[in-house]
Amino acid sequence: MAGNFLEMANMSKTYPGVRALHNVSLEVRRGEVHALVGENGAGKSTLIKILAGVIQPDPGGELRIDGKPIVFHSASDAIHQGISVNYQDLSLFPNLSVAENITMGQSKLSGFRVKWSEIRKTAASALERLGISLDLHDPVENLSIAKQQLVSIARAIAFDAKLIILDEPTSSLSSGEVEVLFRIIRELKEKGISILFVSHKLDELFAVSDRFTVLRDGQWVGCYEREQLDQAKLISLMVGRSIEYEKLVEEPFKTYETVLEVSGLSKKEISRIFIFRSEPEKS
Ligand SMILES: Nc1ncnc2c1ncn2[C@@H]1O[C@H](COP(=O)(O)OP(=O)(O)OP(=O)(O)O)[C@@H](O)[C@H]1O
Repeated sequence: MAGNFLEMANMSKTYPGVRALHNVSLEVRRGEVHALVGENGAGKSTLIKILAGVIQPDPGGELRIDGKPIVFHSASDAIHQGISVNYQDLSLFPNLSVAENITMGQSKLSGFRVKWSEIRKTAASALERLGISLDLHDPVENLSIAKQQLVSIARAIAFDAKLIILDEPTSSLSSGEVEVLFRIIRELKEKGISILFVSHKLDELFAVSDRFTVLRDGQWVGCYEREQLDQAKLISLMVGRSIEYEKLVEEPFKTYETVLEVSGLSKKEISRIFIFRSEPEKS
């Protein structure tokens, strides 16, 4: 199980007038949860699209799967190499059933006659591997976003994915649903499946990730074990300068009068908001 599933080196992508990626590297081990982080515009989506086979990189970069050099010409090339991307919108067919969504695109299950019993068997087996139970006949539009997320992951499993890329997977989930997703991520990891986890939520990244690759302005900043980082260090790597969190929060608090303070808003990551007068009060 040890070793890299995926290796990317010197990968670049230029759009007219924009260098979205420049000589970027990425290594994902088998059975690893790997966080891909960077500020908006750092190049994360571009890198994901290259891995998904939906855009072609500039010449000169190298991609290896299981040690073998490979070039993706299309999305199906990536899927056949075991790479599955779960985009934020989940790309499901809302009016089709759970079973149909999980098996969509598996040509062996359709043809002159749709093989319904095979479709249900394949879908049930994918859900069983994830340890979740859903009604195979339910149209996915009847499911919560969290359950739709699981259908999308089950589809990756049905395609025998070796690397599942989760793009902001928790953006519409409650904290309880995030915990279910994390349990599944850990179970996938136990089975040797790799996860590339893209999120802006640093606490969640620290909760599940083994390593972090940091991008900044389309450039590779580094790859770090979780133990090498804390949130402040990660932020400074992402933005390229050190952010003195205590100074940002505490100094104005000492100097200026608070005119509004909000506590305990329902979004988990917002714990306190302060609004200060623009000038200190004269005593
Ligand atoms: N199709 C495109 N045409 C031109 N420029 C693009 C295109 N796609 C992305 N870019 C540019 O490439 C750079 C990297 O964008 P990308 O979307 O990969 O960043 P990101 O890290 O995913 O950001 P975000 O977190 O906001 O999604 C940005 O400057 C972006 O404007």
